[in-house]
Amino acid sequence: MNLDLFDDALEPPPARQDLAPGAVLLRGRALAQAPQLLAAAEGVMAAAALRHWLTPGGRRMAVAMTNCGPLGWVSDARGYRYQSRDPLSGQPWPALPPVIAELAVAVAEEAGYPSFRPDACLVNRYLPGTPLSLHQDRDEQDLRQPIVSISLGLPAVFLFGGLSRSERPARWPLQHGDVLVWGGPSRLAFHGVQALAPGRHPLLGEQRINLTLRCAG
Ligand SMILES: O=C(O)CCC(=O)C(=O)O
Ligand SMILES: [Fe+2]
Repeated sequence: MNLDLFDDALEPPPARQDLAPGAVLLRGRALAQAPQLLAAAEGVMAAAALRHWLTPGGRRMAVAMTNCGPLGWVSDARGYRYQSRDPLSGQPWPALPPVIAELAVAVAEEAGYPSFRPDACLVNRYLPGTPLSLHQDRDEQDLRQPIVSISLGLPAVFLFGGLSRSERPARWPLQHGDVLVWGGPSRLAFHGVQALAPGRHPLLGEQRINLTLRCAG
């Protein structure tokens, strides 16, 4: 009997995993701050309600979204873009909560991006059955800045592919408190999220909230 093999099978996944050059998954990195992150996200959602953007082609996006920070990501018939005001209210987006910004900057540094300056935080809400189809994040001005993505609530399967849509993506299970960072040679990697499986999270209930921080402007 190979005891080494047996032990390996029982070990949890490593805390840090490289997905691709420039792309790192830090498991549980946001776990300790999760209640504060969630409270901050709830404040944002109370000030700028979740909504379903229309794609430029007129289709309602499955993921409900809102933003905080100086810039927010919006989509409508005119296209995808960042803007400083919430089109629903005409008001500036809620401020980026320091607990979110500070974690994102610290994690970016740990992942090899020491000068991350986030000015946009997208809040995504997934309910069971909600997918996010494969896409690139390329509406930002400075593609040298990475993306930091914090998962809260129900688990999800993140799809991380290559620089062409045709490349078959790898599947990475994401749990509450996991943080992903991608940039550098992976900055324009295609990625998405599989339809959320039904379930109930003790803190968030039947949903997954994802906070994605970027330098957009
Ligand atoms: O929810 C996620 O994990 C990914 C979100 C994402 O790719 C995006 O908002 O552009
Ligand atoms: Fe994305």
